[in-house]
Amino acid sequence: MVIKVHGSPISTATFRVVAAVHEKELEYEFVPVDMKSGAHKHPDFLALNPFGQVPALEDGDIKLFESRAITKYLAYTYENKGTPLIYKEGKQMAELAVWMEVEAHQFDPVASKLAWELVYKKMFGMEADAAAVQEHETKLAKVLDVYEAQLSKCKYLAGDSFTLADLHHLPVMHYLMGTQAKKLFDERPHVSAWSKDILARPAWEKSIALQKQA
Ligand SMILES: N[C@@H](CCC(=O)N[C@@H](CS)C(=O)NCC(=O)O)C(=O)O
Repeated sequence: MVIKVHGSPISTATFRVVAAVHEKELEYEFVPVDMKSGAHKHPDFLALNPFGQVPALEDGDIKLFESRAITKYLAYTYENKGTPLIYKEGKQMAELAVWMEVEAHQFDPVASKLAWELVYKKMFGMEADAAAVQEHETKLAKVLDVYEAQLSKCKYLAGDSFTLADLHHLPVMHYLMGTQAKKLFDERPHVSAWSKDILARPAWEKSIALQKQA
């Protein structure tokens, strides 16, 4: 049975999963969830994610929600397909775990607030709040200073291979690259090279193509 990814084309969490499916070169069906009509709060969808948020994944009998849990499931279950995305050796795995936590708890909260101000508000015909933009740009700059130091030691966040720690950044970073916040990435040479490298991955380009056509 083909994997089903339930989600929305404008959802960054959905596209974290889509990026992983493409990196693993898996066949899948994208099942659009119409968030405008509240389909994510409908009992049918709540059976997949009781919190009423996209994405959700079905793989045979397996039903999962939480984008980062889904990407880990895909990486472990389909370890022999596509890009490995994880390490097995203890020390490397620990480093990967650290940088996945950094993305989820340091980068994403700040970057997602900026994406809300600079991308989503425009999409919904709302004005960005200049003070909130400045506050979150300052916070993101501090996070990216740490990334700059890390990326001066290795090509990717958790070592010399592209892993889930890098992949998890793609959807929000993609949105921010179309905004004034791009400068925060461009100003830091190692962060700039890293962001260009991972955004140019063929699996991510395929994900974006899906986003445009959905
Ligand atoms: N931690 C969750 C976050 C999911 C999430 O916030 N999804 C958003 C779209 S990106 C959503 O469904 N929002 C609608 C809502 O919260 O009602 C994950 O990574 O899957």
